[in-house]
Amino acid sequence: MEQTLSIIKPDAVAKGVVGKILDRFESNGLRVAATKMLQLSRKDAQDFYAVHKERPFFTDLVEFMVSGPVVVSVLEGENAVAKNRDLMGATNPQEAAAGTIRADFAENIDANAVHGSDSLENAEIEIRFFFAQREIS
Ligand SMILES: Nc1ncnc2c1ncn2[C@@H]1O[C@H](COP(=O)(O)OP(=O)(O)OP(=O)(O)O)[C@@H](O)[C@H]1O
Repeated sequence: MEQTLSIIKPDAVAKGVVGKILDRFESNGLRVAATKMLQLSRKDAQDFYAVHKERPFFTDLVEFMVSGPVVVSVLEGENAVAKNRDLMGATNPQEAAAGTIRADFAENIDANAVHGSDSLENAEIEIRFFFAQREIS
C-alpha cells in the first residue's frame, strides 16, 4: 500500500490541533502507520528542505520549522501521496479550498500547518529521513 510523509508544522502543534489534523487523515482513508513528535535542529530543517536552498524564503522557512516541535507521521492508503495533498489544500492558505487542513488551521504561507510529500519518490526519501523501519507498523 502507498505511503507518504506528513509533518504537522510548529504553528499547528502550538495551536493544539494535532489531534484534529490526524483525525482528518484517519477519517479520509489514511492509516497512521507511524507518528512521533520531535524538535528539528537547524541542520535537520536545512537538509529536509535542501531543494529550496536557493529560494528567497529558505532562511525564514528553516527558522519557522525549528521554532517549536513538529509531529511527523507515515500515512498509508490508496493514492496516499495525492490524497494527503488534497486534504492539505494549497500552499497559501488564502488559496486553499474550503474544508482543507490549510484553509481551516493555517495562518499564512510561512506558517501553513502541514507538509506532505509531493511524489512517491520523495515520500520514500522523506520517510527514511525520519523513521527507522522498526518504527513503522
Ligand atoms: N513564496 C513563499 N513565501 C514564503 N514561504 C513559502 C513560499 N513558497 C513556499 N513557502 C514555504 O516553503 C514550504 C515548501 O514550499 P513548497 O513549494 O514545497 O510547498 P508545498 O509543497 O505546498 O509545501 P510543503 O513542501 O511544506 O508540503 C511551503 O509549505 C511554505 O511554508
